[in-house]
Amino acid sequence: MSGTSFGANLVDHPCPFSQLSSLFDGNWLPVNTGATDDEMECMTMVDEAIRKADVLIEALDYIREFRTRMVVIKLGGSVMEHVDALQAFLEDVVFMETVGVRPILVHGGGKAISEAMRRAGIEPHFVQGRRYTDPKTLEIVVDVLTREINRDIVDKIESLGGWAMGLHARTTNCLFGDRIRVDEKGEPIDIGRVGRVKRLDENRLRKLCHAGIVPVIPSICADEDGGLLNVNADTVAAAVARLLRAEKLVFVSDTPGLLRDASDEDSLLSSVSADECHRMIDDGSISAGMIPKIEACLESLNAGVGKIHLVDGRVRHSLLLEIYTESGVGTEIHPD
Ligand SMILES: Nc1ncnc2c1ncn2[C@@H]1O[C@H](COP(=O)(O)OP(=O)(O)O)[C@@H](O)[C@H]1O
Ligand SMILES: CC(=O)N[C@@H](CCC(=O)OP(=O)(O)O)C(=O)O
Repeated sequence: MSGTSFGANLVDHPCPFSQLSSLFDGNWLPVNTGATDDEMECMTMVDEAIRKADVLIEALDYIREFRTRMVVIKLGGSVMEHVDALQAFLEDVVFMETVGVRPILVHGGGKAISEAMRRAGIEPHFVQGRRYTDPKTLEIVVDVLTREINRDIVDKIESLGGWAMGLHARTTNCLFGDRIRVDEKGEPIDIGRVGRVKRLDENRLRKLCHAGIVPVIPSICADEDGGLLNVNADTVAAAVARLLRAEKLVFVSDTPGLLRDASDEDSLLSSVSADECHRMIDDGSISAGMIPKIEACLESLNAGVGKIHLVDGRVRHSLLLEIYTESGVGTEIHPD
């Protein structure tokens, strides 16, 4: 905040601190008038309060734009170990809901699943970013995602004053799909009970959102026989955004966004086209868990989801910054 707006605001709106306006010259820049330390401290407090008001005003257009709109947010398991950042992220979700957005939270938990598998003596194995899922692995996936992570997120949202409901096989399942195989060098490979989402309980999700309840959905779906399938959480978020015709899809992960070089955090691409994403997958600069994430982004763009963003969940309030400020953070993926 510059001295200019501080001085101007004080004159426009005289307040208990208004005598401090005498500290400003005609250009509203501080001049040396011999103000005491107390007066200077007071001035800093007012300056800070006005800065906060300015931030709220900056958000006004965005609050109007997104009121009653559905925004699907995918929370990656990689963020969950950053306890303070996770808390700040959930505060952002509660804030969004309070100002009229209809957030839907889809979460993964890849790291926690891998740890639980190792504790059970199973070494995790991934094919093109998807976990090979035999029946024992599926049991662990369901247990970790529903009993641990989903419950924890719902509890945290409620402790922050929001309302949330976990939707999954142990409560009310709302995602349905079928099994997939991955394609490696033209060969379809069976990776076990891994699926994709084809259908959802739209009515239930819309009703919950309308009632001010944040749906919290883990990356599991039911197949037509009622069996469960492990689904990559990025592809779940993309399917939910597509099927609900959401306004925005935001991926919250442990990277500043899409990096030109995955090992260099300074190589952030703030805006990238679908074409460029294809090239980066082909030349190997998008790898591992970023492959399903970017594929999910491309699929969502094709399906007409308005805006797609990747933001850094390790940075406190990155979600709010992305949605409610002009500058934004992270990477925006746009059509060609
Ligand atoms: N070009 C890239 N830019 C950013 N991250 C990348 C890139 N290529 C690979 N990655 C990896 O993808 C990871 C994010 O995917 P993932 O681990 O599945 O996260 P999440 O659990 O949040 O979904 C990053 O931590 C990074 O190691
Ligand atoms: C099929 C498949 O790979 N499923 C994922 C589901 C969890 C997930 O995607 O978690 P993140 O978002 O934290 O990566 C898995 O088992 O790890």
